Amino acid sequence: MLIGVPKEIKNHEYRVGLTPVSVREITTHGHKVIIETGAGDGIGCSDADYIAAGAEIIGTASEIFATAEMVVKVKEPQKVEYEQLRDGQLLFTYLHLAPDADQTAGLVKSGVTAIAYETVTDRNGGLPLLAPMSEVAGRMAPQVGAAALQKANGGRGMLLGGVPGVAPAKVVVIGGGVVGTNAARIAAGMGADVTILDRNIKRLTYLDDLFGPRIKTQYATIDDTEALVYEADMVVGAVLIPGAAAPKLIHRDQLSKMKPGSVIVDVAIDQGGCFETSKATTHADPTYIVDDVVHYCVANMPGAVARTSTFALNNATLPFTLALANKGWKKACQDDPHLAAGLNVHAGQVTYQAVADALGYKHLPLENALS
Ligand SMILES: NC(=O)C1=CN([C@@H]2O[C@H](COP(=O)(O)OP(=O)(O)OC[C@H]3O[C@@H](n4cnc5c(N)ncnc54)[C@H](O)[C@@H]3O)[C@@H](O)[C@H]2O)C=CC1
Ligand SMILES: CC(=O)C(=O)O
Ligand SMILES: [Mg+2]
Repeated sequence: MLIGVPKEIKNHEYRVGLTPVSVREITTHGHKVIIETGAGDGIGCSDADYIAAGAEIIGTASEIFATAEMVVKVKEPQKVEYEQLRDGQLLFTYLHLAPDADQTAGLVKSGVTAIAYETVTDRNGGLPLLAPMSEVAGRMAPQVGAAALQKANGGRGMLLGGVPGVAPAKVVVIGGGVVGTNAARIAAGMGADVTILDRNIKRLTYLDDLFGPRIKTQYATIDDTEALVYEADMVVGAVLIPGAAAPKLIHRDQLSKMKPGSVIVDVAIDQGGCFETSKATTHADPTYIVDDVVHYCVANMPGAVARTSTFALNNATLPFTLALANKGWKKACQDDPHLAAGLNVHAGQVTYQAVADALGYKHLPLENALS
């Protein structure tokens, strides 16, 4: 199969779909890989590294979109990219379609077969291709939130861990999945007073066992979510209903009840965010203030630590990329229902129920797409 990797073009996005290590594995299986020149610059991998791994370097993204049978990326295709996708081509990347009507319409119009990293599943009910980036974004959340808490950045002027004689900041994490667990771990490590809210009691039990008395857990009723958010110095939004738009848990009229200078890090922004006032921002301009509350809503947080992120992502995607290349998407998905769960769009139809529901498309059942 001819596999193409364009350079990412989203704001400050330096990750790349395939590392040279992955290229070597894929070419060893007899496939051809074409990489846009400079695609690996942001992770410290040169064109020469890719050539040594067996890839061919191509001058422009348009040549890659025109010829590749499978396009492997990191971020959802931007307009100029999805306009170049075509019928019969396979796209393997993050998509986050439910909150993104334009991209969904673009993919549907293109005829492409699109498999989204974030809805591929595993046998334990996890999301193995989202998890590595959730680990990164979760660990980054207290870091970026700590910076936003500084006075010059609009924050309350608080140190997360406090100092002897002065209490630490209160960090509330809504959603105790992969992002939430990693955010709690780093926030607690920085000395903050951390509470995690979730609606899954088994998850709260696991977190209680994992962290012991270093953090508090709370069942996420409307009442308790509200009360903890009003008391917080920093809130991390980390909920997910797979494939669906994030539920709005804190509304516009509640914001003024939060402490002035408190900080929201809405990691769930790639699925639309769990605060009504969240709107996606970029690494170039990551924060804005509403009602004296600083909002950090960067939808591609792991792009900031592109090297760590790309290697972590490739560790998880490589077996699936190989299966798709070796078998073709249909056979690979017929053989592996967890990979099939990643299919979001095929030949002009939406194949993922939560995306169809969110955006008003007729849903093409998976078994029809795979027959
Ligand atoms: N902004 C960025 O750069 C990145 C964003 N993300 C996003 O972060 C979000 C979280 O991802 P993961 O932690 O991997 O998901 P996950 O599935 O591991 O965890 C989500 C948790 O939210 C809980 N939850 C669902 N509804 C809830 C509610 N109403 N109240 C409280 N808890 C609730 C679930 O029980 C689950 O434990 C996703 O939207 C993901 O796409 C992930 C990586 C990077
Ligand atoms: C998951 C995601 O949105 C990211 O890694 O950018
Ligand atoms: Mg700003």
